[in-house]
Amino acid sequence: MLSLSCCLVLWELMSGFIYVPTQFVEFFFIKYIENLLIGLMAYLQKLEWKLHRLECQLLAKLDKERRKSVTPTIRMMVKLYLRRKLQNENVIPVTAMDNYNLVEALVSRILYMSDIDEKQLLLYAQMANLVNLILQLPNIDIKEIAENFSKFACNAHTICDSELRSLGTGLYPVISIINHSCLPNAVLVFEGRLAVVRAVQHIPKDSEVSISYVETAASTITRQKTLKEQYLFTCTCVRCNKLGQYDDIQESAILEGYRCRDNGCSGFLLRESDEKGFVCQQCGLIRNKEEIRKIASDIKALSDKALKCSSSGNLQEAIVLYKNIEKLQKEVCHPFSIILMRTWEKLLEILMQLEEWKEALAICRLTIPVYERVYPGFHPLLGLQYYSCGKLEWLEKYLALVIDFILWLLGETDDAIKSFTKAVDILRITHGTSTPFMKELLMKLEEARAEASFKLSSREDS
Ligand SMILES: C[S@@+](CC[C@H](N)C(=O)[O-])C[C@H]1O[C@@H](n2cnc3c(N)ncnc32)[C@H](O)[C@@H]1O
Repeated sequence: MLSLSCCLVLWELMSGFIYVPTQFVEFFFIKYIENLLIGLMAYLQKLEWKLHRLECQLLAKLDKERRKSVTPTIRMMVKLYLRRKLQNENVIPVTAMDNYNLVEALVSRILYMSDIDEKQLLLYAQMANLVNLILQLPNIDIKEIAENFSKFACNAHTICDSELRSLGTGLYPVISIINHSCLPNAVLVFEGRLAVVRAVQHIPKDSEVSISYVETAASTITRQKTLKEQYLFTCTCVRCNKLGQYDDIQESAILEGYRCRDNGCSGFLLRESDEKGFVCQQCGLIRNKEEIRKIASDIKALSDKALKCSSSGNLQEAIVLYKNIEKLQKEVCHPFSIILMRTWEKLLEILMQLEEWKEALAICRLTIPVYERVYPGFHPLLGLQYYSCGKLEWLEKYLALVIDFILWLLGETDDAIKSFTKAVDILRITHGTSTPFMKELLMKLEEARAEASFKLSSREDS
């Protein structure tokens, strides 16, 4: 039986890597195991190097124009076939985790031919031809390569750092056996290239382990649309089973719909049957459809401009535009809307880049109640947002220290301690406690606590 309290690692995998739970190893064996691991890592690095060298030699043979078409997905496929070749030649060992048979067993999109469009099939065929041209292996099956591309589409995972920023894509065939749920009982995180699945709630014996393939902060219709397009299935999880029921309609309207005209009312709106407007389900006020359409189109125009500004590095202008978007969205979106939440995220990102810490903290604090609502329980994104808030509060303390000594005495430290503690409570479950990222967070919490007790004792002394 799996229990939450021990922060379970269900699988730790990386092709060719071995996970050793050192806590179970007697002390006098640790050094021996360490040496063994260092030797094994060096050996695996040597094998990886052979693979990498072969890949580079083949890519170097391509003409300049063709090399431009070599996307990360194509390189992933080239690596897969080179790995199989080296394994067939006994240069790289075949293991239970690193084995082409696992790829053969993966679900393929081509199996659902009727659901996949012609253009997509043509693209897979073109990509397969390029892989064939790079590899120049005898007896290669181009149809098989095309099918493997379709397998990548529904089985590859985005590799992220500890703060869930995307680093690249990887194929982890054993992790790929895990099905999706919009209310998952586990999370997938990465420690470097190591994929780790951790339980986020008690998982009874014999029940299925699930992760989420998509952003869970979305209405049922949006989640189902993404899953259908990318993974070609209709989700029937407990959350999706509520589709069309009153609480699902309410939830979707709050997340992606409009707010009541009366600022004091927290009701959500539904479209009237005669299409004249939207009716507040709490107070009955009607909101004109044209008024909403006008604001939505203004937001769209501003968003296009803001995106251009931020991608061209004009951050000051982008801030002004995002603040205007926020103002308009507050007029039409529900306070718990994820659309407004995305604007705050964007503002936070840019303010951090501009080192506008005070404003960044104010925005980060605004996001917390929405995050708590849309990422309930042990969700890594909620933990990370508490962590960001804590870091900004911690920084705020130093700024206050410079500006005003009295403020330091009053202390921002307590807020930072609260935020760090909340972050630890969640992230120790989703990220474990042994990574450098978590060690840094735990150290920050310790430092903040030590400072708070020092301040308390100095106050008592004076
Ligand atoms: C990464 S694979 C998951 C493992 C797969 N079920 C298998 O047997 O190998 C992803 C594919 O599994 C299927 N799948 C995953 N979660 C599902 C779910 N909740 N309901 C139905 N099919 C699901 C879909 O076909 C999806 O494209």
